[in-house]
Amino acid sequence: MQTPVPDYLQQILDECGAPNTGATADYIPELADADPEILGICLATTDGVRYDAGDADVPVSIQSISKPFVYALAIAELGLDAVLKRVGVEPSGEAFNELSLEAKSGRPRNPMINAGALTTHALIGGGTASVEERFELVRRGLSDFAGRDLSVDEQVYASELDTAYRNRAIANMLRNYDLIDIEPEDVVRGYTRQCAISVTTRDLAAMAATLANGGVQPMTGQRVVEPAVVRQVLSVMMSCGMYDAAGDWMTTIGFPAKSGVSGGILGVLPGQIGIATLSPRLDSHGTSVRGVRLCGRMSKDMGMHIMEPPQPARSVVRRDRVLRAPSGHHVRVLSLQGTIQFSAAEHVLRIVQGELDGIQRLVLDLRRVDSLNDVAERMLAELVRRVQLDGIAVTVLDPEDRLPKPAAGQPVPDYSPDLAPFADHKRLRRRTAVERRKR
Ligand SMILES: NC(=O)CC[C@H](N)C(=O)O
Repeated sequence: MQTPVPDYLQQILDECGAPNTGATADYIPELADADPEILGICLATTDGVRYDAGDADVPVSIQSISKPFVYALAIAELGLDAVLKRVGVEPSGEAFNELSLEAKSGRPRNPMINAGALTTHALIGGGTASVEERFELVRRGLSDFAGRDLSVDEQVYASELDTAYRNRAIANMLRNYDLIDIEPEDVVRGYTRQCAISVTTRDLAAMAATLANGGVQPMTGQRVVEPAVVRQVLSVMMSCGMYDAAGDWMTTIGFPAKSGVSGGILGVLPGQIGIATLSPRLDSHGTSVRGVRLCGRMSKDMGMHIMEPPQPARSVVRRDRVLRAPSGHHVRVLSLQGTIQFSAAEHVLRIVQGELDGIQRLVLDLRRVDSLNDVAERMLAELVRRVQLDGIAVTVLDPEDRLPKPAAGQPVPDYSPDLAPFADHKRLRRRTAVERRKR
């Protein structure tokens, strides 16, 4: 058996390839001359597998797709608060290269437009790095996301720098308002070099997968940034990544994404996959025409809109039974399973609440639980606390120590690695409400 994923990718390339409308970026001579027929796609899983079709190995300059990653590096280096002082997080509703600042705060509106991206670039290296050192930090950071050493397309760099009048204007504006502390020309040079870093569609998918994977590069296993940084970056990509087409993108395609004028689109399905497409002809927003078509198609075929979350796969309650101990005590054993977040934890609290009459001990079995998020941890710990305050003993089966230990002065439950202490208990015929409902 061969997985059908590559066949599917080839099929959508065939079906979404025509018509090849739009135009290559004309304000950067080297991009204007790009081969307009290039068409590539790649999906990368969070466990390090990549599927591709078409021209997924053709290198292009990364352009604006570098922006979310340099934003991530800046937050990792300086902390979010320091970055927020210089760059906002509001969608601009404007073109990527607009000469504008937020009226109230005077900051660039977000890190995805050029004004914000030039500012973000200037933050790297803490204001003391040279142009070369700053660029090297950026290059190494992007390489970590990609899982391989990336280099610069010197021709694209020279070509864009030659004509970077608009970015020079933006950088001068930023310097005038003290949003950057270094020479505007140095920032333009570093940022333009950043945009000229050469990547393939496969690289972009790997970079996207690192974001999908909470900041750990799936192929190298390296933690590149913390989950909180990824959350910030994906949120800004979601609201601002598509510039003045962000609302249209969000409603129709529905996963955080970033486009670049060399024709790439990078998308992230948090927790699942990284997505990348490449086709150089652009629409009026500077976004790849066929890339939008491909992303729309994938979103529809594979249910990738993040506002359409999957139903929880199975009930959080794996088993719920009442046993009678040789002493005559009644023990309720509640075995949980799966991924527990707020709604599943709420369900557990609710079913316990109604069903503790005549019970002397609650056994909370967490051995088959895959993961508990923060809120679920706190809610289940609170359940354990309250049940004990009601005079019912609690045993927790939590060999991986996921449940927070009680605070000082609070009742402490018993801990057991397994159900052995309850082995001699006889199952009572009495069923709990949950089991009655399940039948
Ligand atoms: N949208 C883009 O990809 C723009 C990046 C390009 N280097 C610029 O600054 O104009």
